Amino acid sequence: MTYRAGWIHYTNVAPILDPLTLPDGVTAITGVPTQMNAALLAGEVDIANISAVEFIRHADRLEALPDFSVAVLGPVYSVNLFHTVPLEQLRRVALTRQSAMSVALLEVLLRERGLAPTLEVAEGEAEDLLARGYDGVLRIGDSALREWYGVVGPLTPETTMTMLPHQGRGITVTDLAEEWFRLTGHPFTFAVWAYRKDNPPPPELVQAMREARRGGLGHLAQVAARHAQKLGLPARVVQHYLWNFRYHLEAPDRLGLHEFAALAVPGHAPLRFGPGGERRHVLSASAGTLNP
Ligand SMILES: C=C(O[C@@H]1C=C(C(=O)O)C=C[C@H]1O)C(=O)O
Repeated sequence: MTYRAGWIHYTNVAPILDPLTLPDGVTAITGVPTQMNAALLAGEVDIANISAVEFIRHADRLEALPDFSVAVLGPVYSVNLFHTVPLEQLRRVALTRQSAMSVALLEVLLRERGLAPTLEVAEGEAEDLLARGYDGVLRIGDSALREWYGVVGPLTPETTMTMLPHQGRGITVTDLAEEWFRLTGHPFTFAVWAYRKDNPPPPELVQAMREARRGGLGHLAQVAARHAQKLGLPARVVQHYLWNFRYHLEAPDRLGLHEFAALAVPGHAPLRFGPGGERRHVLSASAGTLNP
C-alpha cells in the first residue's frame, strides 16, 4: 500500500527535502502549512511537517517523529510582524491564511504583554497592507524572508552576520521567534513531522529523511545558493537563514514546544513522539560514526 507524505515546501525545509529520495511505495505532495495541517487531519496524507500548534491541538490522535523539527533559538527571519507603530500602539493587524503556528505565537506574545489589537486575515505584501491602514502585518515563510530583506537590505559584506538588522524604510520587523526567546530563553519549535498514531511511517522513509538531512546540512552552501537564486536574495543571507535552524528536535526544542503548548493550548493531551530520538548522540561503535 502507498504511504503518502505531505511537505511544506518553504526554503527552511530544503536541507531535508532537496536531497530526499523517496523509497518505493511513498508518494509526496507539497503545500503551505495550513494546507498540510488540513491534509494530515483529513487523512489525505499520512505524514507531514505540520504547524506544531496543530500537533498540540490534536495530540490525542497524532504522534511526531522523535528527531525532526523546524526550530530556532533566537531570531528566525521568516516569521515576522511588520509594523509602523510601537507594539503597544497596534490597533489592526493583518494575518496570513498560510500559517497556524505564527498566529498562535502572536496571540501568546500579545497576551503576555497585555495587548489586544484587532486581528484579521488579509493577504498581500506587508508594505502595501501597511499603506492601506493596517499598522501591523504578520507574514511567514519565503515571502516573509523576502519582505524582511526588502525592508532591511541591501546588506553589505561588512554587515555583521551574527545578528541581522530588523529595521528600515520606516518599518520595524519584530521577529516572533526572537520575542519568544526574550520571553522564555528557549528555542521555538515551528514544525514537527506528525502522523496519525496508528499509522507510523515505514522505517525506510525515516531512514531516507535522516540521510537526506545529513547530506543537506553537509552541503548547506550549495542548498543556500540554489534557493537564493529562486528567492532573489544574496546567497550569504540565505545561508545564514538556513544554518540558524535546529532540525533535530533536541531536548531544548522539546522544552520550548512543551512550554508553548502549556501557554497556547491549556489542557492539551500529552504530546507523543515515536521511538528512537534519544539515540542521536550515541556513538555507534560498529559504524564509528555519529548516529544517525
Ligand atoms: C519558520 C517557519 O516555519 C514554518 C511555519 C509554520 C506556521 O507558521 O504554521 C509551519 C511550519 C513551519 O515550517 C517559516 O516557514 O517561516
